[in-house]
Amino acid sequence: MALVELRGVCKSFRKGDETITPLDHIDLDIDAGEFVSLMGPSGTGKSTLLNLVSGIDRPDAGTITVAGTEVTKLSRSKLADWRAANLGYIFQTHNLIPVLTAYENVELPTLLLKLTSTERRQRVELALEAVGLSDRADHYPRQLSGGQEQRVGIARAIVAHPQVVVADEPTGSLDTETSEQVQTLLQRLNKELDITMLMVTHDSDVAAIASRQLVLDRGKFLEQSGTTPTRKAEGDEMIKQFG
Ligand SMILES: Nc1ncnc2c1ncn2[C@@H]1O[C@H](COP(=O)(O)OP(=O)(O)OP(=O)(O)O)[C@@H](O)[C@H]1O
Repeated sequence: MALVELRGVCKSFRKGDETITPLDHIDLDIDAGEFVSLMGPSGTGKSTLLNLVSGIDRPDAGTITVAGTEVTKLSRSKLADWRAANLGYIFQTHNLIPVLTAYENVELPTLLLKLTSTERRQRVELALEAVGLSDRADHYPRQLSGGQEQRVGIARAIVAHPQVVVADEPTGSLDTETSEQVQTLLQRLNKELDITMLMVTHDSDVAAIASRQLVLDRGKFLEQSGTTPTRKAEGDEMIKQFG
């Protein structure tokens, strides 16, 4: 069984008198360890798909199974616990809480996990280390660069050691150089920490870092062929002993 499995997934939205159906009987399999990128025209349902896989939203029909759990069957409260333990979400604009430090932002999702305070501190320190920001733990978001803020957002997404991370335009608001650093980091999380990735992007160069490239167009997935360039790693000391 695939790590992420979608079967017959449908999702519609009502806009006034109109019904929009971005996802109409979608099937998708993502195996453990894959890095899948998802491109496609605006409004085809890419973000909707990420929200369904992460259990933020529910499909109108169909089933979604992630790491053996049928998330479409979970109650709202169980879903919140499941998400905190199993799934990381990276946003385009990191969504950090401005009055919390980098450490406290990364710590937030762990508050939903049953951990001792020592385990919690170790998780947060390890996640910050994995993104190369141990020395910025006490900084507030306004004291960080855009790329550093995004790396804190990535640390927050991996702090629970999820098997799956979904990313919605993770490089969309970054300059070229910072974008490349974040791409390197995502590739390393996938290869070195074995995190399965599903990433939405509008940038074909960013999509090319994935091991499988999909395009969602008019409710259908098309496979794109392409090579997977490995971006040169900047700090080899970054991802160590995580997991
Ligand atoms: N909560 C909602 N209520 C109403 N309509 C919605 C909602 N969420 C998404 N939609 C609509 O569903 C369609 C798919 O939206 P979605 O954001 O998933 O597309 P997308 O492929 O991610 O687009 P983009 O590339 O522009 O980010 C759009 O027409 C959007 O307006």
